[in-house]
Amino acid sequence: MLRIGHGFDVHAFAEGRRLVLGGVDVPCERGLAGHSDADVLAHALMDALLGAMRAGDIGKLFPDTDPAYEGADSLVLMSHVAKLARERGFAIQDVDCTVAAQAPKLAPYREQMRERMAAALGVPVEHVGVKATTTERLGFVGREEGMAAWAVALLDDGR
Ligand SMILES: Nc1ccn([C@@H]2O[C@H](COP(=O)(O)O)[C@@H](O)[C@H]2O)c(=O)n1
Ligand SMILES: C[C@@]1(CO)OP(=O)(O)OP(=O)(O)OC[C@H]1O
Repeated sequence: MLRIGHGFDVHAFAEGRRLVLGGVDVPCERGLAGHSDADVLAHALMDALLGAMRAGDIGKLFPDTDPAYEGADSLVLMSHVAKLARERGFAIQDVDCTVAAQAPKLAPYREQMRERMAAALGVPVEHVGVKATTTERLGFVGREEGMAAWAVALLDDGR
């Protein structure tokens, strides 16, 4: 039976931080604030996977109060989520994500993000979609205060 999951995440910009999106270091004068590497795209996708598995969310699995996750590489966390899915009998069929960012331009890094996340999930790159949009200068994304990401995941529970 097919299962669907949806994920959403937001992180604020912060000075002196790396900008990591979909496991890719994107050149930018500032990055996103967070306990982990603040990879907003990877976080939304993990929540979509966990949603389809009915397994809670990343905050439950990887609490932001746990020093173990300070500066954590979100793609390492994503491989844990993919392993958990396989252990529970789920096959990841297809995922798709959207990042809302007024800047920087993300299109040049999109293919690398797809490849990195596909590798972390253990699925062919054809099954991972990544898109970017501005919000036409509207809202917190448009004012360049932060970024948001959404993701959907389709899993087969093997039944
Ligand atoms: N941070 C971003 C945002 C958008 N893009 C690309 O530009 C296209 C146009 O964006 P609109 O918000 O004006 O629709 C969009 O389709 C993306 O391909 C980007 O690379 N980086
Ligand atoms: C993965 C975690 C680990 O601290 O990352 P954070 O950088 O805290 O990001 P957030 O999306 O606020 O919450 C998820 C956390 O579980």
